[in-house]
Amino acid sequence: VTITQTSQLATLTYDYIIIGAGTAGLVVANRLTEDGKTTVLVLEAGVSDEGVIPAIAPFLGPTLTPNTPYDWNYTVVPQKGMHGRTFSYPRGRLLGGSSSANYMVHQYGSDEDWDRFANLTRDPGWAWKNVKNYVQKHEKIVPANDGHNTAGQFIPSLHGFDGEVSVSLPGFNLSIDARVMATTGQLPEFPYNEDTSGGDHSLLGIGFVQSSIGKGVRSSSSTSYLANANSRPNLTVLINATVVKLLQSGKKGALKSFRSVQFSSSPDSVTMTVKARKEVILSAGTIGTTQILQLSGIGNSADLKALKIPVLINNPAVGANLIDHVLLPNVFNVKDGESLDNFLRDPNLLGPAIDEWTANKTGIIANSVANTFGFARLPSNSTIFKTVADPASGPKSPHWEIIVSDFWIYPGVAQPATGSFLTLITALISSTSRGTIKLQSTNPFDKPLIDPNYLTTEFDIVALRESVKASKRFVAAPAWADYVISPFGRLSATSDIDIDNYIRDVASTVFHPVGTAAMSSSSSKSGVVDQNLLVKGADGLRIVDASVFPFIPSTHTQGPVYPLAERASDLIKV
Ligand SMILES: Cc1cc2nc3c(=O)[nH]c(=O)nc-3n(C[C@H](O)[C@H](O)[C@H](O)COP(=O)(O)OP(=O)(O)OC[C@H]3O[C@@H](n4cnc5c(N)ncnc54)[C@H](O)[C@@H]3O)c2cc1C
Repeated sequence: VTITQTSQLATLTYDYIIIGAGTAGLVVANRLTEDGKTTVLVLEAGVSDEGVIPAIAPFLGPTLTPNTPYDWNYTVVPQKGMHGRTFSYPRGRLLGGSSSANYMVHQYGSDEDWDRFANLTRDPGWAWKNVKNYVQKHEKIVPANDGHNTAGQFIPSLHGFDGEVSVSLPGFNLSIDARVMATTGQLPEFPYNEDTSGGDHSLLGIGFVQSSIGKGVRSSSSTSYLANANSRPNLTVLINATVVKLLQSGKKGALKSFRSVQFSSSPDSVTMTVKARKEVILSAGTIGTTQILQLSGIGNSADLKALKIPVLINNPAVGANLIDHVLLPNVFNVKDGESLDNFLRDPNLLGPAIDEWTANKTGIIANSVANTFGFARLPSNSTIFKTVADPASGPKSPHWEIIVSDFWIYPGVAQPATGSFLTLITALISSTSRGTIKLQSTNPFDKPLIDPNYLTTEFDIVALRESVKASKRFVAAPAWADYVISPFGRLSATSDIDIDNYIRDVASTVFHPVGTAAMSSSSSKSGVVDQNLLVKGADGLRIVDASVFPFIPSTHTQGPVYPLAERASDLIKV
């Protein structure tokens, strides 16, 4: 059951306590309560997702963040690689976590990414060969919402059809889709990719977006894993409950035990303590998990001492190694009338579309915000590889991404009153810059200092620069000749220095932070968790969320989190 008040808790002791009802947390909550004898309490800081229309209607998803009650409303500290800019850093703060607030692109990383996790942890259980079984368990491919024939748009044998989260191909045809497909036939640089989910199949090339959408509504960890388990009497999900710290509950040999959790419903409320008989599972996401570890005295001793936090486990890897993808909106002026810009500006068009979705869950509002995208690598003879080792997981894994959007997208800049636009978002995928998450104070309700340290390596700026040049080659295909007019604004830059300055002035986040509680093998002195996701130096404490990825998967990150959490559930059960 989902409850809203601490007074509704039947007991203060459970077999497992899961912190965060997000993407990973609700997978684990579902799997552990399959056994009716196992009791689980999930503590979630945010609110319910029930009836929250922008969390349900796919096209409205981007209005859920930033700066709303459903967002943690973080910002990044001034970014030196971005001319000192700071900007919003959204994270879902509602049931389902970021799976209820994200843009629903759904893929699983490359097989090379997972094999690299297996190598780093010396655990073949993390290799793609094994992880793909968990993808099958997780995924439920459903028909595209407009009922179009999807033959040739994905490869059924790569997918699961009986899992929990619904995944579908675009459900509303956009006029630019045909131009994108024509481009793949016209430019060898951008071949067609018949399936963009990753895994065994190469991510390289341009294809159709697969989204966590079914029957015209978002499929999140809440609408799937939680909805299918919420009636179990052995599962309790408490919302409006912010975990403020873990308490040491004893010792096991040299290890410190952490089976007590303190939480509070607001900065002014009293704190309550709940206890786990077996384990505490931290699934508060990359930001939340890092903050809770540090508040509990698990982190870099120098940083903790500076805030007078007693150091229980000194581990400088906590909060270090923050990695993210970088987003760059490359906007082109296009022939008037064909893009979605007029639709988005005109309440007389948008209103009826929302009414159609409300009545039938059909039309454009039932669709995600992009239908086509793809991934690419820098040429192997690029000068950068003379001085920098290729950071991708292997030759099938991309360096950068391109997302084709039928309207104005420019984070932080409102759509102009007139004009039609094509936005080719390019994103840095194999990022090599590394940042940090640190506490600002000992107050758990203060936001931490988030420093992704973007674009501070030569590789990262070179890869994004090449993506800008490639975006212009993309629209130079004959398919766009009667449509694209010119690059908008500073996208017209041609010299490397001008392109770099444009990137540093405009780029932002793709919302994919990982790495601050990295996994490594139990024998390795680096990292925060071992191959079983148990916190090093601790007893009874595991981390299951995006923070454990030691490097960033080469796709959008919700897909990799799901099989991670599925396998973690099996590891917890043994
Ligand atoms: C705006 C946006 C767009 C995105 N678009 C995509 C996309 O299109 N495709 C894709 O694959 N990925 C996308 N992502 C990224 C993806 O959603 C995340 O990588 C993934 O959901 C992270 O899962 P998680 O379990 O690690 O954390 P989350 O799903 O964020 O879960 C963490 C949960 O813990 C809760 N929590 C945090 N701190 C506390 C605390 N102290 N006490 C109690 N509860 C706490 C949070 O409220 C949240 O519910 C996007 C993310 C955002 C924010």
